[in-house]
Amino acid sequence: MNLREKYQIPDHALITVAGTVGVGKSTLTKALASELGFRTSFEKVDNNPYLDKFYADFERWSFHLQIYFLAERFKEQKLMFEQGGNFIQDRSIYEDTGIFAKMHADKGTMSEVDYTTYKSLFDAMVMTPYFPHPNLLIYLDGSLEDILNRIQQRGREMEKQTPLSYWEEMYGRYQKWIAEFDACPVLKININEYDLLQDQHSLESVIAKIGDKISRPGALAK
Ligand SMILES: Nc1ncnc2c1ncn2[C@@H]1O[C@H](COP(=O)(O)OP(=O)(O)O)[C@@H](O)[C@H]1O
Ligand SMILES: Nc1ncnc2c1ncn2[C@H]1C[C@H](O)[C@@H](COP(=O)(O)O)O1
Repeated sequence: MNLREKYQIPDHALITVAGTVGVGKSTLTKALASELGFRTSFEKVDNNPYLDKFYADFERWSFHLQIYFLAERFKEQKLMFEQGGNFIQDRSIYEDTGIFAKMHADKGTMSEVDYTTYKSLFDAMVMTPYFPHPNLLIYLDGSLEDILNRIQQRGREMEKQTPLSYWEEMYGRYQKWIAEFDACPVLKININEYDLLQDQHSLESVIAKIGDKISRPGALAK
């Protein structure tokens, strides 16, 4: 019996992995998809036409980048549902507005009018009764120190050169955001609870928790 069957994870489920930059979303997404036989949906980082420019000049490019991410994530969301689920998604669409756009608007690196335009587009597309929410959002948490080390270790130049205050601000916002998030069921996992590099078996404990959460009444009804 494979782990998907053992922990009764429905093959039509849509699971999204959320958490701050560098916490380990992509790594967990790949590992879970491979173990469960799910497909993956990754965010566009390598061929993103705005990301480098954005890190070099937030004020100039934040609106462009948000519109780009919104369009890409919405297309992915549509595809995942058209294909009947069976996906693990690297980062939820909710973080775009709940964390990134809001943070840049509050900090003045996105103008008020741009934020209002972006938010009304987001709400019209996403916050409607017709938009299907994921069956589960896995929230990855860890200490800021561990996460900063991971950002350094991964080595994306644009992120390495970004001031510490940016990551501190984002980290604090994530804590508040997840405490209030209620669009779909949430499973919180601390990155110290598993170790994909040294101990492949530790993934089973994560899958057991997913099974427990997703098989609760109501979890698949959204
Ligand atoms: N479970 C883990 N144990 C140790 N290092 C990890 C783990 N998960 C991710 N990493 C490392 O942390 C860095 C960031 O991981 P990544 O999955 O790219 O994060 P995210 O997608 O959240 O930005 C990478 O260098 C990755 O190899
Ligand atoms: N909506 C976003 N606004 C600004 N920056 C974003 C947004 N979504 C992702 N990003 C950035 C953050 C990272 O530099 C890369 C990839 O994110 P990661 O958490 O490493 O998967 O894109």
